[in-house]
Amino acid sequence: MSDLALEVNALHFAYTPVNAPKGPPVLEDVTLNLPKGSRCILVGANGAGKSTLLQILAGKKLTRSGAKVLGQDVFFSTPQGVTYLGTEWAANPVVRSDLVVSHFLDSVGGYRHQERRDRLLDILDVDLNWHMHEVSDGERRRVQIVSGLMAPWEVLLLDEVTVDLDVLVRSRLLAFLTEETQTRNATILYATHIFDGLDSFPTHLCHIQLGTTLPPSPLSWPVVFPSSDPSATVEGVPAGVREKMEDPERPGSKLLELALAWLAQDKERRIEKEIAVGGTKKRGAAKKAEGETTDSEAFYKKYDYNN
Ligand SMILES: Nc1ncnc2c1ncn2[C@@H]1O[C@H](COP(=O)(O)OP(=O)(O)OP(=O)(O)O)[C@@H](O)[C@H]1O
Repeated sequence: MSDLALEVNALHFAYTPVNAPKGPPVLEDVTLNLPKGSRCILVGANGAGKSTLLQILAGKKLTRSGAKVLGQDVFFSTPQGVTYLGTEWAANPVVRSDLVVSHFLDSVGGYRHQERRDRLLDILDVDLNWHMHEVSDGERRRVQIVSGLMAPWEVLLLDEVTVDLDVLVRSRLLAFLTEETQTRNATILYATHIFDGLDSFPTHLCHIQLGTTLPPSPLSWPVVFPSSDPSATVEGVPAGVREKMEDPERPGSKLLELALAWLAQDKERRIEKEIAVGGTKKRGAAKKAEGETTDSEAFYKKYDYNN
């Protein structure tokens, strides 16, 4: 039995519109091998392919890539014990109808996992008497998370579902998820754009740039630098970022410093790609084509990242 919860090697994917030829690749050469019990944050710009990757692993999009979850090829079937929570759930008219939360949770099996359900109701601060059409977006999200996490899972695929939680609920949820991985050896892959308050959560990071994972994938977190020499860095951490991460005066988290550097690089690569295919209409690409400094280059310089 493999100790890997996720096995993704050289995965490619392109969307195929109805009655049209296959589109350009959205994922190319994606590699992510994640041990059981790990908590991996997926980092990448808007449009990088994070949701697409999570949906492939959840069996919601099919590709013959050989990607395995819990040892099983997801092209053929998604194994038991995989839970996917994405943002599209909240748009479903059923979860916006006059439905009492206790009935909704029972309809998705809450009565079978009463102890876990009650603990999650407390952590997510959800009232069983709420009516789904009368709650706020964040409260509705909290109900979704309770409903998704009640049954014990082995792999949790989280796509941005924590963005509308208040900070107390988010922090209690992250503590619960950490406990789940430590006590049950469960595994989490989590795409988010909010990096503050997250430094102690992940065991690994995965940087996805324009549909491709950059090595090492995953990068172990927290990063252990090879020596106390400030110029010593590790593969995957751009030069100059270590200093930012170790600066006690930095405004945000260490993870935020690394994510800012990665996303600035992503933007540069995107502009280079746009120029290569002659797409100079976009502001950054047009500037770069004319030899001017782009906004992200200026950002990069300001933060002294040596690309
Ligand atoms: N149904 C679709 N048909 C065609 N292309 C799509 C479809 N859904 C997404 N894409 C394209 O696939 C690429 C990756 O999208 P995806 O939603 O996976 O990115 P993401 O990293 O999750 O972005 P975000 O951070 O904005 O949520 C984007 O270029 C997007 O335009």
